Amino acid sequence: MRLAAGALRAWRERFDFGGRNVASWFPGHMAKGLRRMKESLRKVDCLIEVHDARIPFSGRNPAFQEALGIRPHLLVLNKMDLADLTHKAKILERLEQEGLKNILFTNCVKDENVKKVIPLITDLVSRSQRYQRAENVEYCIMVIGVPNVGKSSLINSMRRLHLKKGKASRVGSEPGITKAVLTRIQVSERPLMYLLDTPGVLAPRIESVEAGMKLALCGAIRDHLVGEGVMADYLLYTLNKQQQFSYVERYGLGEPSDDIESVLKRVALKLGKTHKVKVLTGTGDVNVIAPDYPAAAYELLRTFRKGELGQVLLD
Ligand SMILES: Nc1nc2c(ncn2[C@@H]2O[C@H](COP(=O)(O)OP(=O)(O)OP(=O)(O)O)[C@@H](O)[C@H]2O)c(=O)[nH]1
Repeated sequence: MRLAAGALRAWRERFDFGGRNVASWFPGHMAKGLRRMKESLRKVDCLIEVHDARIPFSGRNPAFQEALGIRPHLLVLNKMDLADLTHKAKILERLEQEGLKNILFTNCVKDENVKKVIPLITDLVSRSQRYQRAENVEYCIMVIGVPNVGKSSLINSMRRLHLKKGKASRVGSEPGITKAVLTRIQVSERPLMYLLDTPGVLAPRIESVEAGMKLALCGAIRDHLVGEGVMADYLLYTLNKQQQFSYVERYGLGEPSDDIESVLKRVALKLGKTHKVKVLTGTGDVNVIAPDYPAAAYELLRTFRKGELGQVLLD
């Protein structure tokens, strides 16, 4: 199987891992957000770190461990509906080796497993405190994570389940929706619990090119910073590697392919994503119908993110 060498090279060219280009994906609001989060730690009983279940090992921000690691910590691996969890036991084993013991898989759109969050939190907090908490004392929990993993969705899901209330936190398919820092939102009456929503914060240095590509596929980095074509190429490489061939039938390809151009051409023609271009011939200009490659790449990414190309584990 072809390695996505083109995609990886293009990714490298777009991002400078030496640091010159960092500002484009570590914007000012992230640095400010992390600072504010550190300042508010005193008031916080526990941290919920939300991450994408499709990338349980990569892309987590090491700054969270360094800066915020002094509080009890629950790792919520969200979007479990999109992840291939066939080898869940192995995932948990490896995370435990990395020192992560409190882990919960959730789907915040369908409220799956979200009811387990409060008992886990209260247990963690009571185990971490030497003195007995008075019953009426409120809990203040900080929700952290890289962009677009579902931090706001978790808060909204808890409010639905425990308060029968609607959205308090804005949700969006684009990263960077939550920019207002540390909004305090009630999620439960008994026990009285507030969650602090925080802006998604990426690590200023992403550990590897592939980790960056995985974050981008999961929507943690804005598409235009990486380029839809490059991401589509990496997605195709991943789907083929995992023998996840549902794209073949969906787009009428006949057989799996590792040639992104021909796949995107097929997608574009199948979905009518074409445009007229003028071609200069010996007898003058001729209008021809050409595939709209960027539109086809966007379509492939959108379909993948909705889970319509099957469940995957990118790590
Ligand atoms: N399939 C699926 N989609 C989810 C789940 N949780 C959240 N989403 C979607 O993921 C996208 C991002 O959700 P948000 O809750 O806005 O994520 P966030 O982490 O608060 O994002 P930032 O504000 O950018 O940091 C939205 O389109 C949600 O509908 C889930 O469990 N499954």
